[in-house]
Amino acid sequence: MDKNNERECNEDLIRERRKCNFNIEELTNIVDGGKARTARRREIQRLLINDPEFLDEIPQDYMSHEDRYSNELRKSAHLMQKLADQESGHDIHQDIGALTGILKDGNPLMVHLSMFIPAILGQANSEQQEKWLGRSLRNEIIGTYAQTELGHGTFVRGLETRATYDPTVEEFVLHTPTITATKWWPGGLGKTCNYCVVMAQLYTQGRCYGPHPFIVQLRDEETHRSLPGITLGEIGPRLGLNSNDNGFLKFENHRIPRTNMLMKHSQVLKDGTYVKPLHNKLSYGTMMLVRVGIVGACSRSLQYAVTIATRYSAVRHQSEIVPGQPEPQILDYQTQQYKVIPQIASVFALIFSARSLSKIQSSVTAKLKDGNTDLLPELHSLSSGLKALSSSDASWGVEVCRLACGGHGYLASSNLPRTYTGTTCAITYEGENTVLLLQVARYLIKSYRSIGKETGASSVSYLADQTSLASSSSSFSNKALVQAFKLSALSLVAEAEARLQKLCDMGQEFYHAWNYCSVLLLKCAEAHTRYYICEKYEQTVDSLKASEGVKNVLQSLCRLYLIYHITLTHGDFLKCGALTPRNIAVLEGEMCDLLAVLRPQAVSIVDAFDIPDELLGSTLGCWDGNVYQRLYDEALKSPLNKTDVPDAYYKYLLPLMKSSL
Ligand SMILES: CC(C)(COP(=O)(O)OP(=O)(O)OC[C@H]1O[C@@H](n2cnc3c(N)ncnc32)[C@H](O)[C@@H]1OP(=O)(O)O)[C@@H](O)C(=O)NCCC(=O)NCCSC(=O)/C=C/CCCCCCCCCCCCC(=O)O
Ligand SMILES: Cc1cc2nc3c(=O)[nH]c(=O)nc-3n(C[C@H](O)[C@H](O)[C@H](O)COP(=O)(O)OP(=O)(O)OC[C@H]3O[C@@H](n4cnc5c(N)ncnc54)[C@H](O)[C@@H]3O)c2cc1C
Repeated sequence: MDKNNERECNEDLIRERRKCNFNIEELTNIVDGGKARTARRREIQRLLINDPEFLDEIPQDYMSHEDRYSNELRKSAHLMQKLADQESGHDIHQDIGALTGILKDGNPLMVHLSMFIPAILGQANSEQQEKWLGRSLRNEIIGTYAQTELGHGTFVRGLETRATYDPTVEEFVLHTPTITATKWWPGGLGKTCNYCVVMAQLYTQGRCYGPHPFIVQLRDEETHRSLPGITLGEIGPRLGLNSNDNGFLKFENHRIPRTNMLMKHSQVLKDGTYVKPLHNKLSYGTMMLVRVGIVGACSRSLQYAVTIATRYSAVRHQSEIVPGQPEPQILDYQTQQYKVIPQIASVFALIFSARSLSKIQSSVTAKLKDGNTDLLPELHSLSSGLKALSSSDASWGVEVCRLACGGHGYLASSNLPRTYTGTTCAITYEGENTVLLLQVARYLIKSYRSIGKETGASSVSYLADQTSLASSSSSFSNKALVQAFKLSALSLVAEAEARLQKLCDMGQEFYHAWNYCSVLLLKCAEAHTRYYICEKYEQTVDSLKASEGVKNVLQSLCRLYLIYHITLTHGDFLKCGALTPRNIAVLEGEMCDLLAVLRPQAVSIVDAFDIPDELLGSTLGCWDGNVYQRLYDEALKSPLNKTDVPDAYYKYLLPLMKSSL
């Protein structure tokens, strides 16, 4: 699509784009993280969208379960080959976001890239990396991360798969003792992978040392047949991600060499002696790493959904605002703006938080190399909180965008249903959100109780700021609003801690008191993480060196985000005295003003996300706004339209209709 050729474009969209009062390319660079990154992303995307190998013969929704898997595997393999062949040598792990949309409904190599390789990098020692890293990067072996079992996903300590060390032959014996110990869910495990990292309970010298990672060959490298002692299969259709061949795995006393235990952090020596790690949760590192990645991935899903909903809202006309006048664009309804524009604001909130989190991750990783684990709990808490809020915000945001498109949003060809199912799974995988938020709460209560002790953890340093409990600001700058979030979080933590203490003082065991307060604790964790997101948003926009136009747009989006979230949880702000009922009413009014200010820029802002039509894959969201023709053309692809009268008519309907004769 030639974006300079207005003649092919829907007139509403042309008018919307003419209202733009900022430099779109500059905003695109901010979204990508710099000019160079924009150029790189575009280069990769150009490479992909011009390649006919990525086209589907028929829309995926008409394919069988098997064909869908096979089609996405074909494209995934081609993608890997293509990226490997490029002379510029793209680092797929750096540029994974650029690939969003090229593969549909998941891809069978996703966990190989996002967990198996990272597990080798983070958990294997240098000899082990020598043996497996190069081979996995070159895709000579394909792996997955097999942790979850039928009986346990959340509670990692409860895993039942055993790895028992036999010093006589220097081997581990992997065994699945019960049905509930069957590995269940790992992506690509069903039919694609020939290796995996298995999390199993380590037994040596008669003691259990908890879950540890082991690398295990599952299938013969020549025939791809599963090895003796190993039972493998696929778990069947799911809500979404149906191309991932999520699988099951059972071991029957399957032996692997001692050196297949990933030994970067803890070791089992030849005689069976266990050498413990610097920190006992280092074996959970792969999950933490992926949680960081999920925040960026969620911002991307939301970009896709909100691009579709915003463009469609500009093209779609319905009903009337002024009686007797032409039907307005649905984007002119304030209620429609309230659905769509806060989701645009949310995209930037997630992008800036993801960047801040990934910086913290890099510094923690650097410290870990020097044996310093001090900031691991801080990273665990932040990555858990941000993974939880980004996945729930993005899932809700995508769903709101779908609802904003009325009936057409329900059609597969809008690409909103698949965007939703591909996003909502992140609420569950890589740590179910409630459980992760309770981990954040645990960290908050612990930090609150150790006020005065220097921990170096900056995300919770505000808990010591008792003065702010008394002094609510009366000004309404963005900074002041962020202070209100801080006050609300601090006050919830103080309330939860006091409630816990009271129950304990009344004689309850701490763990019962914890469970009894867990709804409030969840709120603490959400409020704390929301405060973190708001603070990063405000700081990033405030310190941004950008043109006036771009800065104004981002300031308004940031302010909208802050006010929107205050209004959603206003009870917490009132309860702690951070804001008065009058303040809330004024802010609600201002939110409507902001919607009106941002309304004329909405299409241009989503244009700045710069998602090519080929990747957006939506009849409703295409650049030219030619929505109705596309909807009609897509409908014609339904196999039911191959004939005027379907066979099923003769088989079932005709006999029914004639039965009463
Ligand atoms: C943490 C648990 C819930 C509990 O663990 P447990 O061992 O029982 O803990 P406790 O004994 O209770 O102790 C708690 C203490 O331990 C500390 N702790 C816990 N975890 C850590 C950690 N990781 N680091 C440091 N410290 C930790 C905690 O703070 C407590 O400390 P203290 O005692 O208070 O001092 C645990 O059971 C758990 O983690 N459960 C969740 C299980 C889970 O997450 N499973 C995941 C399985 S794998 C999976 O789901 C895979 C899915 C497919 C993913 C595909 C990903 C695709 C997206 C990729 C993104 C790509 C990037 C694109 C980027 C772009 O687009 O831009
Ligand atoms: C699409 C998809 C892909 C996946 N890919 C992989 C993969 O590649 N590899 C892999 O190993 N796994 C994978 N998983 C599994 C995933 O990690 C687990 O499903 C997830 O960790 C949740 O665990 P669970 O299923 O045991 O849920 P459960 O823990 O049984 O959750 C059920 C309910 O119990 C609640 N609950 C549980 N514990 C607590 C608690 N302590 N406090 C309060 N509430 C609690 C939860 O909040 C939830 O409401 C995948 C899952 C999905 C959906």
